[in-house]
Amino acid sequence: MTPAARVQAAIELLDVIIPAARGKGAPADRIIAEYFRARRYAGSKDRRAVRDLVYHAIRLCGPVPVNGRAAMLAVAAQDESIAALFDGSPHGPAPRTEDDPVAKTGLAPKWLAAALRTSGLGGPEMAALMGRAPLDIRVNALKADRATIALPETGEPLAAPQGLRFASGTQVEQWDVYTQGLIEVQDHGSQLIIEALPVAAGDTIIDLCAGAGGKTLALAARLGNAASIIAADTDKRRLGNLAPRAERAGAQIDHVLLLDPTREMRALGNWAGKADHVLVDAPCSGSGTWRRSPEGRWRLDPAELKRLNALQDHVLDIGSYLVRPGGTLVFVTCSVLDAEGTERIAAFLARHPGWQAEPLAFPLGRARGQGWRLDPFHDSTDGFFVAGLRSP
Ligand SMILES: C[S@@+](CC[C@H](N)C(=O)[O-])C[C@H]1O[C@@H](n2cnc3c(N)ncnc32)[C@H](O)[C@@H]1O
Repeated sequence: MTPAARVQAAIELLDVIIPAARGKGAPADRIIAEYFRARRYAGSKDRRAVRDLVYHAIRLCGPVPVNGRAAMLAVAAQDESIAALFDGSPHGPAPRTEDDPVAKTGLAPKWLAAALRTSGLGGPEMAALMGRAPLDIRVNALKADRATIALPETGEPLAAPQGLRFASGTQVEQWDVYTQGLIEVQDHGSQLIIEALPVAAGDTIIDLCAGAGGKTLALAARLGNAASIIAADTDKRRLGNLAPRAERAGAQIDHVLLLDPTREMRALGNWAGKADHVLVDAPCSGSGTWRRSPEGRWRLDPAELKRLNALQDHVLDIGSYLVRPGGTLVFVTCSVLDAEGTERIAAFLARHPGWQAEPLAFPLGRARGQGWRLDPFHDSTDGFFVAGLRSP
């Protein structure tokens, strides 16, 4: 592909990514993968170059651009070498005209930037949300140990006991140790959250929003398969990935429960008031993971945030029905917005008299309201809010 054809490909991709984000459709990563699956002629250098252009444009444009061309023209406005490629050459973008719209640059749509500010994020913290995330792995303590595992590259040891950091884009999925279940890809923040849970061998622990089991597997590894772990979720596709992953990792998950949304207790009834701990890794905006999916900020609007808040309150309430007297409920979101953090905990405590906030111990991060926050700027992790709650 010529450099101009790469710019045109980025425009075409952005033309799919922008409406998908607006309509809460497929993530950019999946759209890019599908685009190249249908264009086998594109070599790996072309793919990387187009992908970089697309992500550069997404990171640059805070408000949702009208189309891909407007987004790439915003890139061109800052980079003469890209501007020169709008030359009308075969397979390249048409030359720029006077009335061509150019997308606005910035961190996020105005309302969202304001919400980030009132959540205590200053300029550098906000900018770090748009940085490039490194590649963190967790050595699976059920099969290996960080001190002795042989890896194709040397990683930087992290504060989490089995965490190692590699450069962004390291293809660990191609390593034998990955296919053999000796390592998992997991952000350092997620690893620290599992380390901070007040759990012990012999406990009954429900991972209420287990998804594909990222935290469930870390929990089983931390406790050496010596706890009774129940993984539940409403998403059949995500939950379907959990069993094969657990098998590969040698993790023992006692029950995997597909929940009916709004009728969750039908499947969970046996555990009402019995769990020692419930982890609620709630659905959220993902504002703490924009380093990986920067188009996430185009997906969000005030109505969507309200919908997520209601769902977060709902899953917290379900979690509270499951915890035994004196047990703990831990609320997690991968968000730095107070609306998905400290405000949810304040609302929970108001709805559930007798429950108390329970401090959790972290080597990184800082207190935020009745909980704890990790963020890319201070902690080099994804952004997370975590809070412990103790049942009366
Ligand atoms: C942040 S993701 C979980 C990520 C997962 N714990 C991990 O570490 O990979 C939130 C999950 O909540 C699930 N969810 C949404 N509504 C739910 C509900 N009512 N009950 C249980 N899970 C729900 C979603 O399907 C999604 O998988």
